[in-house]
Amino acid sequence: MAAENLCNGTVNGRMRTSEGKTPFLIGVAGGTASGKSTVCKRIMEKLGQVDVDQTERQVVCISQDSFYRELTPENKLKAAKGQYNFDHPDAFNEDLILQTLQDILAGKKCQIPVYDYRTNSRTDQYITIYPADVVLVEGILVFYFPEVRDLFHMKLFVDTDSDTRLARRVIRDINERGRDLEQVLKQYMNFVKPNFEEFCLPTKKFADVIIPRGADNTVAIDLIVQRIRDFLFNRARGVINPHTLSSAQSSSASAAVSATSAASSHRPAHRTGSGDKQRTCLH
Ligand SMILES: Nc1ncnc2c1ncn2[C@@H]1O[C@H](COP(=O)(O)OP(=O)(O)O)[C@@H](O)[C@H]1O
Ligand SMILES: Nc1ccn([C@@H]2O[C@H](COP(=O)(O)O)[C@@H](O)[C@H]2O)c(=O)n1
Repeated sequence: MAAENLCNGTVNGRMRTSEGKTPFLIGVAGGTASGKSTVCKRIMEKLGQVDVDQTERQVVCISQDSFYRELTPENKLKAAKGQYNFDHPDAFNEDLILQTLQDILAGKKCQIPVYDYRTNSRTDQYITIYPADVVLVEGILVFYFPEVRDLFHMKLFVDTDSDTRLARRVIRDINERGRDLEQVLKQYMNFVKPNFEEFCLPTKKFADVIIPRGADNTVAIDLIVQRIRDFLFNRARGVINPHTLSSAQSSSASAAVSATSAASSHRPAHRTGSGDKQRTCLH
């Protein structure tokens, strides 16, 4: 099938070239442990991108967690006890997120810091993000900063029940992030839950597509994957660029990708806060 060949890096035998082209930028927000990374992983899997060499990927994913600010020695001690607020917008380096996404949109190769949750700090390593056709950016507050939010061509919000999220977070943080139960629960009650309600949940209104139940929602994921395939298919034929793909122009995947001339500004048409434009809620 042509679209699958595209995701393997060729179209009708021709090699793709993403350098210098504006990628289709997709933001994936949602509360902690809602399944943002898992949804992105499923999308990458369905597009056959997981086993593709980093340098050759057409679809890549980055995490907002790479952009946590470095902590002072005093705050490092607090973080080690679950007493630092990693869920407030100030915990992130907004300027670095913005600059990185602007570079990605300019089709440039970028270096993304590698974050270590066990030490609550960056490692000395960087991941190289090569120019790609589609870039997924996931994180709790990717729609919080207006300048960052306005860069996305499509905005997804993973909407998972909070009890489920807490249960998953406890297990994940103990198994993968070197935390103990008391620390996870204290941090959740003191910072994670109130900041989710104050800063993350209100950004749901900016989403174009809300995905209830996260990665369990295979119907939603299949629709998003189909839209990405359509984008790749059309771009390879020179039919479309991301600026003509603003989801504000259409509420259905196939209709949106067939729009070829409506928008020509650099930024996608964006919501202004009312959240009342066309939004697809996929149950
Ligand atoms: N649909 C699901 N069913 C069961 N476990 C899931 C599901 N989605 C995610 N998880 C698990 O929950 C935890 C958090 O998921 P993750 O995708 O990392 O969330 P986020 O990126 O939103 O923090 C992980 O351990 C993951 O394996
Ligand atoms: N050193 C850190 C950094 C972040 N966190 C928590 O991670 C959550 C965001 O990541 P998700 O994968 O869950 O979206 C956020 O809620 C922070 O509390 C942390 O515990 N330690």
